Amino acid sequence: MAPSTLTALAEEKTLQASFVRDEDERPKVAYNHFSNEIPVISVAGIDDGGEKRGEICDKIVKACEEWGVFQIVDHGVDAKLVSEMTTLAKEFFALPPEEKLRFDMQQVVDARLASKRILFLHEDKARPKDYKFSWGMLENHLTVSIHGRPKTFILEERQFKAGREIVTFFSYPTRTERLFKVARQAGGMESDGSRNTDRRRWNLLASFSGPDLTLGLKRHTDPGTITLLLQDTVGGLQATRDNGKTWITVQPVDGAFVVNLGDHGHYLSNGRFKNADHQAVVNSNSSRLSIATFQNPAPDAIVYPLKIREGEKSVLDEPMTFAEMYRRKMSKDIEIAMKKKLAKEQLLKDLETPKLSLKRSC
Ligand SMILES: O=C(O)CCC(=O)C(=O)O
Ligand SMILES: [Fe+2]
Repeated sequence: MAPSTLTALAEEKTLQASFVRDEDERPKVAYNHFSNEIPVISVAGIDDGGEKRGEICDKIVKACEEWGVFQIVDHGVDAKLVSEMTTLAKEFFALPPEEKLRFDMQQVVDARLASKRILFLHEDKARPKDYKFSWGMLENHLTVSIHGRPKTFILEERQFKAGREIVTFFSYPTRTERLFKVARQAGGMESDGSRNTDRRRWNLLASFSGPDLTLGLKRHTDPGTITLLLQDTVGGLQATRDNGKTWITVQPVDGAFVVNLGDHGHYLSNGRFKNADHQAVVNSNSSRLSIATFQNPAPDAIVYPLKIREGEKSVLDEPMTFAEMYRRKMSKDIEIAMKKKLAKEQLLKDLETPKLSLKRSC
């Protein structure tokens, strides 16, 4: 029988089949086999101008070109605020299950209209599902998914207020925007003036501990311009730059934010900046908390390279809106998943079909 509480879900000893990944998708490197390949950049003095700024810019551009991932320290974000936010996130995840699981998906449709104080567990439609509990916020809507089960609930006043505060703090646009601006300017790219800060999505993610047959968050690139990510000390964020052949685990650094370039950032730079190809893995010892904020352009912002260097071709055939870019990304993902599923089914069929032995008649 399906467990009825979050605690029970988290304590399940055997992994349900719907979370088991194909062998080629399973982690190749351990969650705690850390690499120091991802640069940790101190941004102290980035606004001072002069030589110091130049040095920081060069490091950021190099990191964007090589990995599309880097970490920043000395960013000036109050450590107390960050720690309060983490505490609040943990408090939230520790809420009694009954409180969380009060509403079903249908009810939230109406409730959303009546109140903004809503969390909903959205169903992970993809198979296999990610082994995680996530709490996200898009504008005023918060989304949660626990092991891919669709559930909804409404926040208490206090939780909502606190949640709102940290969301406002964390997704404060200038933090991410400024970083991308630095990379853009240092890379000699003029701004296209497109509204770049319209939508901010905020994602709070707790991966349960689990075997490495599953993933906390499957391999992907973020669609937006830039993502700021706070991870705890457990480890589990992994990146690849050779299309999944080899992976590295990003070393958790106290007080650092991980910065990921997204697809929009990749296109704006005409592919010069990599869109970070990443995933989050789980482990059998402890669960892990990460908090991400995504800087996305407005849906109607036009996506096209800001600068095409001599001898280069545009990575995009035509300008398109961010909404269209996102739609194409999603359909491509679905197409890949479908192809994979069909190939798997075909393989199973082939294995089941008895081999005809060719008898030679002489
Ligand atoms: O949990 C992590 O470290 C990664 C989160 C992430 O990639 C995302 O939310 O898009
Ligand atoms: Fe991501």
